[in-house]
Amino acid sequence: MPVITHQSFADEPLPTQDFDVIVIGSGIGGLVTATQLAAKGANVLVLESYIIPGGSSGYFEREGYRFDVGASMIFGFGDQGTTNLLTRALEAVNVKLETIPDPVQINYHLPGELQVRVHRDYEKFLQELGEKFPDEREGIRKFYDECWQVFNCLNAMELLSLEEPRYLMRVFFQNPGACLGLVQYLPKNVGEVAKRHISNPELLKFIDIECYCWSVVPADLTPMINAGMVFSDRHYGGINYPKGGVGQIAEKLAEGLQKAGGTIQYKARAKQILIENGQAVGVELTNGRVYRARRIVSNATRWDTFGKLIPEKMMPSSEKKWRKRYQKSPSFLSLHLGVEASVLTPETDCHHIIVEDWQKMEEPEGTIFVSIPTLLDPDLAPPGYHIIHAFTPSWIDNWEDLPPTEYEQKKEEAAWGIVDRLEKIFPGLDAGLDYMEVGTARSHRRFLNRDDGTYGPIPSRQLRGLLGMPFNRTAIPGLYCVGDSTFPGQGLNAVAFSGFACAHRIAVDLKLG
Ligand SMILES: NC(=O)c1ccc[n+]([C@@H]2O[C@H](COP(=O)([O-])OP(=O)(O)OC[C@H]3O[C@@H](n4cnc5c(N)ncnc54)[C@H](O)[C@@H]3O)[C@@H](O)[C@H]2O)c1
Ligand SMILES: CC(C)=CCC/C(C)=C/C=C/C(C)=C/C=C/C(C)=C/C=C/C=C(C)/C=C/C=C(C)/C=C/C=C(\C)CCC=C(C)C
Repeated sequence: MPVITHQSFADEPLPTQDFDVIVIGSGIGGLVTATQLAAKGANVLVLESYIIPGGSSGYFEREGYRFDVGASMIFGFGDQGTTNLLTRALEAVNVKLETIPDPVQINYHLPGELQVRVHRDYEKFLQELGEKFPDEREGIRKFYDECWQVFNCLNAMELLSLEEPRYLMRVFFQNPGACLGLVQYLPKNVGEVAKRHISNPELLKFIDIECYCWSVVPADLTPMINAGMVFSDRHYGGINYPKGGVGQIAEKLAEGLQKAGGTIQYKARAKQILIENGQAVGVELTNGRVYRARRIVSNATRWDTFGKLIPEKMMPSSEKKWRKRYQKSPSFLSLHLGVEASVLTPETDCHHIIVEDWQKMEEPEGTIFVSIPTLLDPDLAPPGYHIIHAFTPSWIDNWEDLPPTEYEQKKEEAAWGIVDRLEKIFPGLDAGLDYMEVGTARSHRRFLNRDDGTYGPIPSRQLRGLLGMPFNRTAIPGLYCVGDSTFPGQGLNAVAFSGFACAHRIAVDLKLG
């Protein structure tokens, strides 16, 4: 009998092939589902195709640098209220992470020399924005205060599965005002609320980029509930960076999962979800091994779940309808740079957004996102160096079907184009470059297993807020989805919510304590 640890690789057999729950994928959505269920006593197996946990929230190391794969601006790490879902997810399995507060969420560099810093301090932010748009001071306050109304409703209640009627009744009786407040905002988008308070077109463009930089769509398409979370939590719990890098969140959750008796297998790529008599009953890996469970959860995107893990011909009609309402957002072109510390002044902010032309904001490479995590945690780079992660939206079509040399050349050209544009904000960047690794939509597809390398679903037309986003149950009995293809969408705190909700629904279905 081999020695069994709760962390293994796909070629090592497990003592049992039967579990309560199998979770495909160890993104934050998958890990929160798994840890919540393990903490309730379920026998959980997580199957991850990569060698470490985290997915988009993973990391990689090169020449003394530890780079975050994606996520770096982290919400949900506050220490009060109910919306601090990352803090809560870690606590549930008795693990802890040190976090470092970020005093400024974003430093925006916008057309017409407009520069705005979103301070952690709400009043300071309103003051700064008001100075740029003095005639709109009142509208600015009214708009952001309305976002707080949404946040306060969420932050007043326990956040669990909206597919569980007894929970809904309970929260309604405990907090009818907050529930009715949320019901009112569920079908709304940010654009209509912003236009009620604000008329200056440039300021409305600012609200567009405030939305676009996390939802990848402008205000008219961004759900108001999500904006309530993002525009308020940054001042309430604040943006906090995990010491040791974003990858620590997944590492700690995986550790907590094992402590709670769960199992995680790496290099375990699910090939198909097994369906018997119309019900999901197990998972077959690419190495042929089969595991069975009472419930199956997919943390892969909906496009990877329905069409790959479940054959196209078995796709439920509800999924077909969903695909008409939502489309894949672009992927990113990512530059992971190591630079000499002298390139940055000590007072540089950690996160920057650069838009040079409003007309191009939504175009490929139109907006540049910059994250410099070593300003908060210097240990991520060798002494005397910083990490700059710069990324910009980019579609897979631009990178498909290129022979290797052409692909490499195109990557180089695109990367140097971004470095040139960054020079205006960080002069001396080119000369101070020590290391550069470039990832394209193809890299995101390959390493994150995300169809076309997509960042997540975006509405294909103006929808009624969050009403069209599916919850965790699917039309196939026994199969659930979790992660950014489910309510409420992209974002670590959002997928953590999806994980809490998914685990809650399954725990009720399995009658776990
Ligand atoms: N805050 C930020 O700065 C930022 C930046 C980028 C991404 N993000 C967020 O990260 C979130 C992603 O979280 P998530 O939980 O939805 O998913 P994820 O994509 O991070 O994780 C999915 C995991 O499933 C694994 N997987 C997929 N198919 C598999 C298969 N067939 N077999 C085995 N494993 C498989 C992948 O390897 C990956 O680890 C998104 O919401 C995104 O918004 C945030
Ligand atoms: C009973 C009755 C009558 C009723 C009922 C009602 C109710 C209860 C309702 C409820 C609802 C709920 C719960 C909801 C929830 C929600 C949530 C949780 C949400 C969340 C959200 C979050 C989010 C969206 C987040 C996001 C974030 C992101 C995405 C981020 C990103 C970032 C990036 C990309 C980066 C940037 C930048 C730079 C770097 C510069």
